[in-house]
Amino acid sequence: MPAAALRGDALITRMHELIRDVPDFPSPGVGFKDITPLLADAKAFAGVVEEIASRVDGPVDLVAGTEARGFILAAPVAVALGAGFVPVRKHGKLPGPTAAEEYALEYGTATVEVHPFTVPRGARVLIVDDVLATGGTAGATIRLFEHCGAQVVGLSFLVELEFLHGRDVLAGHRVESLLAVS
Ligand SMILES: O=P(O)(O)OC[C@H]1O[C@H](OP(=O)(O)OP(=O)(O)O)[C@H](O)[C@@H]1O
Ligand SMILES: Nc1ncnc2[nH]cnc12
Repeated sequence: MPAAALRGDALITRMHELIRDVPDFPSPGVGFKDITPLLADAKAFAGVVEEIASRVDGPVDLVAGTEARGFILAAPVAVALGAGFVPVRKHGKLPGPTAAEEYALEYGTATVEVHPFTVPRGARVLIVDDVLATGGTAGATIRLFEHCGAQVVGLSFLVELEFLHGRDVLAGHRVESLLAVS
């Protein structure tokens, strides 16, 4: 029997309680948002999946989750929406052929990859991840799907770190975040 999902203010209050702030992880000066306690709470986990799915505007064919934490949220959202799931993986994890997109990190670059044969031209794609920080990962994920001929119809995050202005990188796209941290 599934747990009753938390909704509305009760969900947001519980998210504040359950998302852990970890100072100086993984490097000095970073305030890391740890969602593992939220995932372990059946009612809160069900609530965030339901809330992300409820904010979608129009039909979605595929929900994309970015390795690794994006997988955890995107897969149940895909099931809730009756859509397929596409894993967006870091370089070298998917057997070819792959489509790839590079993005900037604080130092150096990283690459995200997808199996293009799982993304039909014109597919309507929702991108889901736990945290929107600089927007580098999400921006590269948008480009990846656009190069496959798909249409990114929205992006949803649990937490948006507003002070890093990631939303600016995603200008022109519909961006939803359940919690904003300023
Ligand atoms: O907006 P950005 O500055 O790009 O940061 C956000 C990304 O960083 C985290 O993933 P990370 O690369 O740490 O990988 P993980 O999920 O495997 O921990 C997070 O899950 C997002 O994907
Ligand atoms: N502060 C942060 N907490 C969790 N994940 C992140 N990804 C990028 N910045 C992050």
